[in-house]
Amino acid sequence: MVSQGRLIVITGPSGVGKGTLVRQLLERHRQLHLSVSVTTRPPRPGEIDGKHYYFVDRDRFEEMVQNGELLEWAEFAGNYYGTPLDPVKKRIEAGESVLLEIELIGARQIRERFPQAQLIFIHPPSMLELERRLRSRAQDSDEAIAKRLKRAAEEINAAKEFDLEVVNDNLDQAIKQLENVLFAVV
Ligand SMILES: Nc1nc2c(ncn2[C@@H]2O[C@H](COP(=O)(O)OP(=O)(O)O)[C@@H](O)[C@H]2O)c(=O)[nH]1
Ligand SMILES: Nc1ncnc2c1ncn2[C@@H]1O[C@H](COP(=O)(O)OP(=O)(O)O)[C@@H](O)[C@H]1O
Repeated sequence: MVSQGRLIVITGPSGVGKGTLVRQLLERHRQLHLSVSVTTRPPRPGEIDGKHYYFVDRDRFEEMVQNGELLEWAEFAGNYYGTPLDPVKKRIEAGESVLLEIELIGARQIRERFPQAQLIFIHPPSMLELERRLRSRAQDSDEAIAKRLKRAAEEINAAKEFDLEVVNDNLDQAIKQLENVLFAVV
């Protein structure tokens, strides 16, 4: 029998650098697989359906929830986001490791459904730097940025629920910290 793969959850405020960290981890560690989420958020310029997200309308999303097609889901800043169950299940059963880059409510659902998952919270060096990163990305409206900053404070308050907390100040150091935990010799 193949032993079960690992489920690794990366959570943290929008703009903290989760996507940046995850991209680097995936490039450096081919054995990690990123789960592609479903969302009702409209695509940003350059985002590709099936690669960055599966973009669906609210009816289709609600149908997926009803049918039990999602491992977890949540509403964030006015849109739905969720993790398709099937691909994650198949990889874990095949002994492969899967990364989820999701927000707090979803992370809590994973903890309930899959207690052996490793939950990691990424902190910004400060709220001011978080706002600077959100604005410098220049992808969201002022209204979307304001919603993300409000939610950021709530997420940071829950960081103690996670197995590991990492501050993404210097990018290379943050990656090293993540690698130390994910690939520690056991
Ligand atoms: N619960 C849950 N959250 C998700 C999922 N996919 C993405 N998210 C989170 O939704 C939030 C908003 O994502 P997005 O609109 O891409 O904005 P960004 O994080 O600012 O780039 C982020 O905190 C993501 O981690 C998912 O499948 N489930
Ligand atoms: N350690 C870091 N130092 C400075 N800027 C960073 C760092 N990590 C990420 N960024 C920048 O911050 C912005 C938000 O990063 P992103 O990965 O999109 O965040 P998230 O996926 O958490 O929303 C991007 O412009 C990215 O280049």
